Amino acid sequence: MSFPVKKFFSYYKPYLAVFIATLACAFIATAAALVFPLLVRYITKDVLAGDLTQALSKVYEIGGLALLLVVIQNAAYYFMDYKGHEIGARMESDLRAELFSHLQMLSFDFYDKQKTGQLMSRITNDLHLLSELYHHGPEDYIKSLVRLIGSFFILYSINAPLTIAVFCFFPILGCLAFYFNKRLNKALRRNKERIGDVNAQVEDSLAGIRVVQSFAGERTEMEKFNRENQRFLDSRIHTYKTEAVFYNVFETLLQLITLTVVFYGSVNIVHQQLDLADLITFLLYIGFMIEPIQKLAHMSTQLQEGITGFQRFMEIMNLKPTIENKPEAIVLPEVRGAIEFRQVTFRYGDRSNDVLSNLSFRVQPGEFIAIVGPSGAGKTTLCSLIPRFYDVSDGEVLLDGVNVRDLELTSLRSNVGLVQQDVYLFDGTVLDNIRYGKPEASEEEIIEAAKHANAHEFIMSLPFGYHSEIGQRGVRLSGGQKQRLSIARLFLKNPPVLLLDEATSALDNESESIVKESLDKLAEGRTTIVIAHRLSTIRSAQRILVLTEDGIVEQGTHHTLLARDGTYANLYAKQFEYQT
Ligand SMILES: Nc1ncnc2c1ncn2[C@@H]1O[C@H](COP(=O)(O)OP(=O)(O)OP(=O)(O)O)[C@@H](O)[C@H]1O
Repeated sequence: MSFPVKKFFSYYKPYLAVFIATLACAFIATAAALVFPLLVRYITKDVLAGDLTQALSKVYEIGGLALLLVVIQNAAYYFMDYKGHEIGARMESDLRAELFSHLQMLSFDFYDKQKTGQLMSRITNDLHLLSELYHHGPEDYIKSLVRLIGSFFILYSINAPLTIAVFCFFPILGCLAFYFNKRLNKALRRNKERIGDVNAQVEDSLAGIRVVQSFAGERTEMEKFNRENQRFLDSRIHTYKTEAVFYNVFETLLQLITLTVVFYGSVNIVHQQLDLADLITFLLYIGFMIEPIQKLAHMSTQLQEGITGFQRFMEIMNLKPTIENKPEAIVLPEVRGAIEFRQVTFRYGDRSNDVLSNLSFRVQPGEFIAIVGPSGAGKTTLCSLIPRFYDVSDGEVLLDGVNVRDLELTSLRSNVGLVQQDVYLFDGTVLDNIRYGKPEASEEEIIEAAKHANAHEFIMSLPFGYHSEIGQRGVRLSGGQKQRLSIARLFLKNPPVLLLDEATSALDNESESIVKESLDKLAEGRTTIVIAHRLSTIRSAQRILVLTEDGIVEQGTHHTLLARDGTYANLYAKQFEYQT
């Protein structure tokens, strides 16, 4: 991937004025610092070596000047430290918001492949490293350049041959930095992928901790974790080895520079081409240059880490949501709830076989239909095509006669309500969770919805009623209670189309009957498609579609299908046998 330079720099735009001010401060502070060795040289060579009666006033003058430089230097450093970090933090926050907002837009097929831990790693580690580069990078380069160029000219004016001898080392240092940069870049990228894998593993194991413990699977989880942890460790050790070689080769060369100055300078003093004050000045400036050169190594790491972070950030940002609004998407003013599948064929992205093939059926507004069929026949998939969680591979899905692909996504999805077996509740209060169905709902509306969903009573028995915290994913509630909250959410949302995907399958008989009662209430007057394994729960459906891998093989009411003695009658008989 070529590096998107323009995009990279565009993040400075909102803070350009302050950013330029911090760079100016970096320049001023470094330039002020450059003057100090010159002052030392002036004092030792000109002031103290000359007429000492005049010396004192000059020492005071230089002392005053030095003090002024100290004040200027530190005021500039203060501004740089404070504002530079502030800009970095703000840019990081902007990038994080942009990434999070983009992640919200990406379609289901992206999340089918992506690990949450990897994404967390991008949102936290990568962006932090990137912000370090954003605010420290340019500032460090300016400081280093001013030091190196300034020192070169000052030293050149003192002793040209010695200066050239010292600077001859620099191209070697440059080549070395270039070579190791490449290797470090690769190593750091691998580190990031590995820590992402560790995070993904931790996330997976902890999210499923109840399953882990119920299967006594702690050892298996430990083994999986150790494997990822070891891979991360190996990768880091490899990086440290590369870094250690790099820094130490660098260090050796730096020491060689100092030695060159000491020996070559001493020879020059013997030949009276240099005096002691000049040699001291040289050594002071060498000390001054060593920092930027040493930093060059760190800066290249910082540059590589930041660039890798940015590339990983852009990898996600460049992903286009596969499900998007068309330029002139239609907003349906009032949805009646007619659904039609017209010769729909669907296959998941990376699968070779069609899950649904050439499927056609219609559902009238307000009709209550059920879809039954063997596991894996594609019932859930079929439902997910209505709110356009996935796009059909061929054919059309229509809502009120309009292809769902032509509808504005928010308007489509706000008209379709989905209740699944696996209810997802957010960390927060009961009130917050129900309000998710209609953010602007008043407390009265929420209570009304909870009453419709048969949830009011149990909510009132919680320690803080509607203000009780339900824990992450609603762990402090029973399955039936969670389901009733999700139904209350839909009473508020009030969609004309309802999809109930195994909504009561995980519940015991008693909770099932309470939840079913509230679902029946919810379904009143809405187009409802129910997927159910327990066929006893859908006997009252106006129409039952039997979906197998050959498509819809039968349809009719419970009684007509039983009378046909076909697939449905078979499925029913099997369940009846199983239950008795
Ligand atoms: N996100 C996905 N990516 C790839 N394949 C998938 C995905 N979801 C489901 N499938 C595959 O599509 C097929 C149909 O799955 P689907 O969940 O729609 O069946 P179902 O009839 O609802 O099954 P069940 O009754 O067991 O819930 C299965 O073979 C499944 O492996």
